[in-house]
Amino acid sequence: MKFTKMHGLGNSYIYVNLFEEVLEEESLRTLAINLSNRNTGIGSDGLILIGPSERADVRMRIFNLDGSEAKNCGNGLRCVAKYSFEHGLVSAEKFCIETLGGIVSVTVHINETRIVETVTVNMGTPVLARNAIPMLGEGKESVVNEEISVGGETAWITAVSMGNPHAVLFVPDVEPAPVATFGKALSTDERFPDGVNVEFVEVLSSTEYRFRVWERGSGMTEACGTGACAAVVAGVLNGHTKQGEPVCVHLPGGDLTITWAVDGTVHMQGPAAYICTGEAHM
Ligand SMILES: N[C@H](CCC[C@H](N)C(=O)O)C(=O)O
Repeated sequence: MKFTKMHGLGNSYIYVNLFEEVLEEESLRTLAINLSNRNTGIGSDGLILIGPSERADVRMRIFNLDGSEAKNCGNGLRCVAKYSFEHGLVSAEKFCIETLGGIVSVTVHINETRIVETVTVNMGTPVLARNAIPMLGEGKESVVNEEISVGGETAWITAVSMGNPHAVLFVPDVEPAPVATFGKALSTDERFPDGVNVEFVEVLSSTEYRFRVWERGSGMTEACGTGACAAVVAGVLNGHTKQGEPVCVHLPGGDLTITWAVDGTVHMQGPAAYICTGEAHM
């Protein structure tokens, strides 16, 4: 099976082009686990499939390294956009990608040799209703700066869905943040029936955040595009940023520019890069 490994700010996936390869549906979960394994496989944060769509120009499916399928992946969308344009799956610089979480529109920014350097994605509108994150529990319809205790530790979270669920915590300093302890525990907490991606955010200014993440299904990653979007939405809801202000989010793997526009849609701009192509013998 031919594959291409790509990354968005160090959040890497194995990409398979379903216009060329045929994969059995029942094998996808195991394939994601095996290919992602850093010792016995290729090594990545998961598997992403690029295929035909009846509702958009191409379709993206994303599986975390534990085999769980997610409804959206921001870094993945930028890499799918770059791959689709450079491999002639699309011809225009602006096109649409279908995900399980909905259809997003992307614009590739090319250089003089028509190589895609960065991609802008209109991620659509965030979902804030508690029961649509989904998050269990009584209380207000949306979860903004809500106290939660996990394993005896207390924190205040803001829950945002970008098609996939996120719990955002604002902290004074991301360096010592308990990403691999509290973040990991919260990501599988029963109050989130589908699990949750957990973001720790330090607000440097209204237009500059620092960010670390524990991803549902993949653990600590170098970057999370949907998480950076959720962080800025949470930042506006908590009064750190004005809606419409672009925010530079510093992730461990690099920077994304995120804007929660006044029309309600969230826009993400950032890089996408190839690592290698190859043949996997499964
Ligand atoms: N772990 C996520 C999927 C990948 C999201 C992330 N890598 C991104 O760039 O948005 C989830 O289970 O919802």
